[in-house]
This record gives sequence, structure tokens and C-alpha cells, in this order.
Amino acid sequence: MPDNPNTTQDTVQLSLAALQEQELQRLYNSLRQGQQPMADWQGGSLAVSAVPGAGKSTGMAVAAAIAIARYQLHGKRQLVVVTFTRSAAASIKGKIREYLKPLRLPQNSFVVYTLHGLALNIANRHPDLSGINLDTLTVVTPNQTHRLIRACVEQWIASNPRRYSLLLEGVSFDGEETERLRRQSVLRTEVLPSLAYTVIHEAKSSGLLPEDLWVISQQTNDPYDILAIAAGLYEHYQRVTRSRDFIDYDDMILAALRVLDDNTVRQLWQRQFFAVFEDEAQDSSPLQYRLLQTLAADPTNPYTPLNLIRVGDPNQAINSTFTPADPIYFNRFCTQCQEQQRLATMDQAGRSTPIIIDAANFILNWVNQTYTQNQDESTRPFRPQTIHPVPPDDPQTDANPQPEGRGLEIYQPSDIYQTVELLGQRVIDLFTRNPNHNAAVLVRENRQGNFIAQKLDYLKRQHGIDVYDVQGSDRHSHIPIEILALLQFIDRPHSPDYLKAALDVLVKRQLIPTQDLNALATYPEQFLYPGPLDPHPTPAVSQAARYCRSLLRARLELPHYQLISFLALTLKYDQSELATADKLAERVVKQTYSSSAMPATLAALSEIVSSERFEPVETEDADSRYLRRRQLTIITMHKAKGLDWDYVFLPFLHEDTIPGNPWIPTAAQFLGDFTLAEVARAQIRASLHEHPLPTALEAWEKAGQLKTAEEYRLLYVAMTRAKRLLWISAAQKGPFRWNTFSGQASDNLQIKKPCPVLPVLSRRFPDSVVSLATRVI
Ligand SMILES: Nc1ncnc2c1ncn2[C@@H]1O[C@H](COP(=O)(O)OP(=O)(O)OP(=O)(O)O)[C@@H](O)[C@H]1O
Repeated sequence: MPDNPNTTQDTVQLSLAALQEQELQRLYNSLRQGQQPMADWQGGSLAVSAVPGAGKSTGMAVAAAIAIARYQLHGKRQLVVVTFTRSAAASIKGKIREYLKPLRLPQNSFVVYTLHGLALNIANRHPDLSGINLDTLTVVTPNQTHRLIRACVEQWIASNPRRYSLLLEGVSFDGEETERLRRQSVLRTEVLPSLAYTVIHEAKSSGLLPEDLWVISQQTNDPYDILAIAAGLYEHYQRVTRSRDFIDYDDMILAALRVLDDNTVRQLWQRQFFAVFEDEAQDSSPLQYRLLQTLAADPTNPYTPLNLIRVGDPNQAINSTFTPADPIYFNRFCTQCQEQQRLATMDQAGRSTPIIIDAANFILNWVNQTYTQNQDESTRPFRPQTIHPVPPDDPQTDANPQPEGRGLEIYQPSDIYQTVELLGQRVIDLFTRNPNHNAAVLVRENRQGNFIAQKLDYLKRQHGIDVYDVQGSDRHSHIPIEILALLQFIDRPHSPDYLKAALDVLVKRQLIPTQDLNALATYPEQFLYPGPLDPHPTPAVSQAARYCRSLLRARLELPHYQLISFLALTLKYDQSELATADKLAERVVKQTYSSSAMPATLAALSEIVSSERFEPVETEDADSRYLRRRQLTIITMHKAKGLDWDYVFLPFLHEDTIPGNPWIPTAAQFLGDFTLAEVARAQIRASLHEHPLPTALEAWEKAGQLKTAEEYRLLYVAMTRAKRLLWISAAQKGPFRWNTFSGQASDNLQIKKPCPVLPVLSRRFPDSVVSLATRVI
């Protein structure tokens, strides 16, 4: 007899619910103890302060899936997960998706955004309220040489002759004409653009308007009235950007907040978003935090606690000296939550072998003891947090793995050449024995990375070990440059310079054979269209000429707006490069809306190349390229955040880079013993933190302390990337400055002081000091 249909349906639903319950329990059990408070969350605010490798992102992804199940979220009532970089957003999204599948929960029950992406979405959905219409406006990330910044500097100079002449006089001036011209150039092209760039970003992302800066400037007392100059520059910048239909990323957040000022619209979004989970919370600016707070509030009762989880590690705050991010805000949030018993600490980490954890903990304490100012806790470089290994029954496979070699190895090579030699030998030795492991060299500056990549290119040839130089191989950053080179050639094929630059791109992309490009570019006409009397071209030359002619044909055959996409295909870009090229094309079309002729396109592209950071479109596997087995990845310490490798090499740990010194460019020393940009930044921060405003010299000193603290946090981030071996060294001799070092043996090397943590670390871990007479096996 057939079952009663209702009963069958009920049984199916029951067993589905039981399966879901089982799966949820399995997910929950996969968490380590420190991650559980996130999964236990049942509304309200929660701060999670975690140590490196504690499993913040993993814990947050599981907690998100559990919250979606618990609150039956769906497309109209979603969880918002926010993180800092696009690759982190892609990775956490992938994890949540996977967890939701066996739970049979709707995939549209959550959204993952970067903070800017979230703001953009809100602002763009309500153009009438945000004042932002992306069909007519262009989003830019201007740097100091961008014409918007240059224009605001020029306008400020024109309207502030008295203040400008005070700057020209500096601390002393004998009126000599050449010196006056030199100072003018330094002020116009370096000092004022740098001040404008720093201050506009800092003030805007803290929610300050130019008028607010004027008010703050009245409390300062320095000879140049730096904050008043800053306020003036900011005012001009706002005017110029608006008049030219540009907006920057800070405007985007402000625009989203403007939208949310409207009661009806705010409630709409608050109903749409059930709760906000934020990862990497130590990196947010005050304005970004305000956006999250608004979205996490209850639509009907503003006094209900926010549905907000913020997870971060204040000790991994490594952007605060060059962006407006400031770990003080996340630390405050932790303190507030602690008072309400809503602070969870994740202090167990399974990433590293115990000696690496000990070394990181030791450095943290030593730096705090050495650099805390006058016992004032608020000046401590690190939040006192000790990393603990996980218990033996931890769910992570191979948690706190066995060390490789000594686990921590400290070297003092005679010079930087010997450093790379030792490093190369160690890599060969490690990969020979463990071909499934991976390794990275983390550097402070890109120049150091170039040098290492050059010296280690034999690893591939002789030992089949891939060396992946992230900076060098990051083709995405070259996309606007390559497209510009080809377009310039298409526009003026008879220019030998443009022809050579285009050929150069084709060679680099391995589309034509390497050959003497000068010979080809000297007579463009003869190269492109050889006549019967010209010498017969070699096959390599013919191939190059064919490529170039096909580019020229495209100009005649294709509509203007398709050229960039065509070039991207010609250059055989991969999937994510093509996406970046499409984004570039869209941007250029928008910027040249009123005149779609070639000169306008070239002008727009040149500007992007010379004065902006054009953000590439990242695909989900962006990070995995850095982590391949049997590969040595060369990457900056900043970019390594969030990643880990079996073996991590930290060469060139010298005092002049870590912690380094606050630096006043020689050209600008006529202004005094500080830089205007750093003074302004420190004064703005003091005002935001409700501290008395420092004088210029005090502010400069404060900026120096912040830099020292941040450099040590960067070192801590770098050390905690290692799982089985942390290899560190400071050569006795190195270049005076890396940015002027050519890498040639003929360049003079100087005696270098090691980073101050090295001697203390060597004393604390004497068995880790490798004397060069004994090799580590
Ligand atoms: N509960 C868990 N079970 C198994 N593995 C885990 C668990 N939690 C974390 N891991 C693993 O630990 C490693 C570190 O996790 P994750 O990247 O989430 O840490 P993190 O705290 O974000 O690290 P960091 O801040 O140092 O970059 C990852 O390889 C992750 O897969």
C-alpha cells in the first residue's frame, strides 16, 4: 500500500533535518577550542583576538555556515562576510560554499565582500542618494604624481602665496636664485604632493572634512601651520576631483554612508543583512568600521546590540604607517567587548614547529619591553599575546609539525653574496629530501627580491627547482604598460622607439624569438613592408614583422573600443589577465567617453601607467601560485601575510631596514628636521584619538615610534609564516641602500649592523646559531 504522501514528505524532511544536524555537529567538532566561540555566537557583538596561525579564517567560515543554518538565512536575509583583500574574500567564499553544500543550504544566504566592494555595491544601488553614478564617474586610486594631486597642489600654491613663501624660506634662506628654483621644484613635485596624498587619505577615511581639518589646525602651533596647508590642499582636491568626474575609494565609503543616512534605505539594508562577520579587523579605518556598525544594527531598534563579529590580530597590523588603518580601533573594540565578557581569544596555533613559536613569542616580549615608551601601555608595539601550540588531539593534520634541521637557524654570512649562496644550498638540500614541501624567501624591499632571483636562477636550470619571483612575475601589473606600448606602436608605427617597445613586449611574452630589436626598429618601413630590393629577412624577422602587421591591420578593421581586448588576446593573456585587460578597456572607454579617438585613449592609458595603481582582477587561485610544492617563492613580507610555507627564509635583516630610520629626503631638509606629511598624519591621529596635539618635532618623533613598532610587527608576521624551518640571517656586509644597488660585484659593500633582535635571539637560542664551518644537515 502506498504511504500517505504527507507522511512520506514529513519523513523525508525529518531525515533531512537529522542529516543536517549531523553535518552541523561534524563541522562544529572540526573546530579547535579557540574557534568555538565564533560558532557558538547567537547574536550581539563579539571580538575575537587571535594569534598568527590560529585559524581565524577557517573558524570564521565554519561559524558562518553554522549561523546560516541556525538562523535559516536565505537570499533576502543574508550574512555579510567582509575581509580586506580580494584574494582573501575569494578564499573565504570558497570555504563557506563548500561547507553549505552538504548542509543543503542556499548558496545565496551569504555574501562576501571586501570593504570597498561592499561600499561600492550600496552606493551604486542608490545613485540618487549617494550622488554616485558609475556610468559617468571614474574610480581612481591616485598616487602622488597623479594629475589630480598635481592640480590641487598648483591651485593651492596660486591661492596661498603667503604660506607658500614661508615654505620656500624654510629654516633659513639667503635669497639665492638657483636655490629658490630648486626649493620651488621640491615643494611642487615632492613635498606638497606627498603632504596632499597622505593627509587627504588619512582625513577622509577617518570621516574628517576639510573644514574639520581647519578646526584642528587651530590647535596646532608650528611655524608652517602644516595642518592648515593640509586642509587647503584637501579642499582643492575635493573641488578638482568633483569637477573632473573622478572619485576615490574613500569617497565610495562616504557615499555608502550617505545612502545609509536615509532611514528607509538604511532599514532596507539592515533587513537584508542579518549580521556582519569581519575578518582582518585590525586593518579597517574608522570610516569602514562605521559602515559595518550601521549595517549590523537592528532595523527596528537602534539600542539592540549589533550583530557583529570582528576577528583580527592587532599584532599583524602592518599597514598603519602608509595607510589610514590603525590597530588602536580594533584594540578598543576588543577592550569594550571584554568589559561585556564578549571577547574571545584564539591563542593556540598549529602552523609552526614549537621552536618557531618560541622565537616569535620571545621577540614580541623583547620588543614590548624595549620599545614601550615610559611604561605607557598605549605605546606598546604589540598586544601581549602568547602563541601556544595546539593539543595533540587537534583536528589540524600535522599540527605543530616536527622541525626541519634545527627548526630555527640563524646565520651571519660575510656578505650578501654569501647569503644567497647559503640560502641556495639549503633550498637544494631541503627539496632533495622533501620534494613535496614548499619554501619562500620573504624580503623587505623588491630590490632584495630581484637580487635573489637573479642569483638563484641556476636552481631551475641545474636542479629543476622553480623560483617564483612574485614581483617580477606579477604580469598583471604590466598589463596597462604592455597594452600602452602596443597602442603607441599602432598609432605611430614609423616611430623606431614605439616599434622597439612593441617588439620588446612581444619578445617578453615569447610570441616572437629573441633577436636584436635595435636592428629591426632602425628602419620601421623596411622592417614592416620590405621591398623586393631589401635583403631577404630571416625567419625570426619575418615572424616579428607578421605580428606587427597584424596589429596594424586590427586598427583598420576593428572598432576603436575593441582594440584593447584584441591586443590582450594577441598577447595570449590567461584567464585572469584577460579579465584585468577587460577592466582596463572598460575604464578607458569610460574615461574617454566624450572623445573616443586614439589620442584620448593613449592619454588615459599613459596616466594610468604613470600615476596610478591599477588593481588587477584576481582569480581565486591567486594565492595558490605562491604555494606550489618544490617551489621557492620570492615575495615581500607585506604580501606574505595570510600565507604559510614549510620553509621560510628571512635574509638581510639589517638595522637600517628593520626597524629602519624615519627619513627626511636630503632635498627637503631646508624645511627642518621632519617631513610635513608625517607630522600632519601624527597630528590628525592625535586629534582622532583625543590626545593633545603634538608639536611638529613631537609629531615627527611619534611617527618614528610608530614606524619602529610596525617594522617589528612586520618581522613577526614574516617569522610566523614558517611551519618547519625559519632561516634568518644578517650579512656582515651589504649595500649602502638597496634602491641604488645594481647587484654587480663591483658595487661597494658596507659594514652593516644586524637588526637589534638578532643578537638577542642568538643569545636566547644558542643552538640555532649556525657557524659557517658546520653545515646543517
Ligand atoms: N579547526 C581546524 N582544523 C583543521 N585545520 C585547521 C583548523 N583551523 C585552522 N586550520 C588550518 O590551520 C592553518 C591556518 O589557518 P588560517 O589560515 O585560517 O589561520 P589564520 O589565523 O587566518 O592565520 P594568519 O593570521 O597567521 O594568517 C590552515 O592551513 C588551516 O587549514
